[in-house]
Amino acid sequence: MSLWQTLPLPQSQLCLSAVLKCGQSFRWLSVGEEYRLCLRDRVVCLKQDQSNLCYRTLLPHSQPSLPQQQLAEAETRVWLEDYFQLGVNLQKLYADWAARDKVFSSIETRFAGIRILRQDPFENLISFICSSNNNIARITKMVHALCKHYSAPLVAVSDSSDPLSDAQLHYHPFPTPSALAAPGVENRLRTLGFGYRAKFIQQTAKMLIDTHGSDHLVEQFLAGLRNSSTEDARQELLKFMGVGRKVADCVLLMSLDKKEVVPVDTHVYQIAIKHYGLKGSIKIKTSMTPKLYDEINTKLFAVWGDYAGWAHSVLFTSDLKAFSAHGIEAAETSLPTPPPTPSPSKRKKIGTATEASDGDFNSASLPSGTGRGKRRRVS
Ligand SMILES: Nc1nc2[nH]c(O)nc2c(=O)[nH]1
Repeated sequence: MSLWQTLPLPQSQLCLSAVLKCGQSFRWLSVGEEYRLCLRDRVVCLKQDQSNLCYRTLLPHSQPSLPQQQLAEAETRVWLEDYFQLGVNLQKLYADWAARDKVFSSIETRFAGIRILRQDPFENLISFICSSNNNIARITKMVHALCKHYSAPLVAVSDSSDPLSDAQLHYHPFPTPSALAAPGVENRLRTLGFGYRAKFIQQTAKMLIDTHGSDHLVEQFLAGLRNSSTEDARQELLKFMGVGRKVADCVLLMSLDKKEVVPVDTHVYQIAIKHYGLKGSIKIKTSMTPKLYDEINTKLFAVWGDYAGWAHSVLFTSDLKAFSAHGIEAAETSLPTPPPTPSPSKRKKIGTATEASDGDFNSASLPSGTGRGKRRRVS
């Protein structure tokens, strides 16, 4: 039986309800007061109170021994410290940004605890290929569909202690590159409603496998980009199909340690006009050119400094409809929660979802790549 473990951590350092639902990762499930994520060999469960982050680990054995469970909890703790980058003092960053920036200081108390995740780079890359002209609710559905259709469930995850248990604990990890590179993936994803993104996902996975040879080597290659310069890593990402500047920048920031990178999309563009003196109109649709993208980046980097990408995420979250009205607390009750494993008869095509959600991302950003590094202007 897995018992809750406690890690002392104030909500000003980490606010789960914002960080896990603000468009960085799309795979965390809300189950009652918990958030759950399936990794390759376990399900990590989290909850928090004012001063503690609580975690527990569900293992795919019906009865793990006590030493097995204890080892798993110790590993989960190491993973959490890495994933949430807990070595970074967020309160100190907030104080620094507030001192530099009046706009930031006017929202900081309502949007405390928003930090950048350090995600698995392959999952991050594929998720953001799905994000092209899309919104959080639909990206979330797509990412869950990828998991359901292209990775085997961790069956019989034991959770007998849990009154919320729905007995059908079939959690799927994120698919491997080889699973998504297989022939036939594109067509199947199209029937599942992925549209043009179907080809980008299959081609990107295939390119990674063709170049590096195995899932393990792909993982090594992508994680190795953490040691490259920001520009070198960006150029590598831009080679993939479906990856334009905005998608590449999200991956640089959210899984490759490039903390200064500010991905520019409609939200960020409008924030830059409204609050940071960028010339332009939020009413008139403007095409996003590389020059404009760089101009916005330079401006925001000058305001926020080395951790500009982290600061942008606070502003980005405050601009999302689900959060904007009254801050994080109001949003907690209104965010969409995707079902873990919808039955086939109830499954809707992803592309036809009509629920209220934020405007599509990427629509004011650089276009997705249409081949190896090829880029166009978009209007
Ligand atoms: N600029 C940003 N764009 C995003 N899209 C998405 O899904 N998340 C983000 C984000 O944090 N910043």
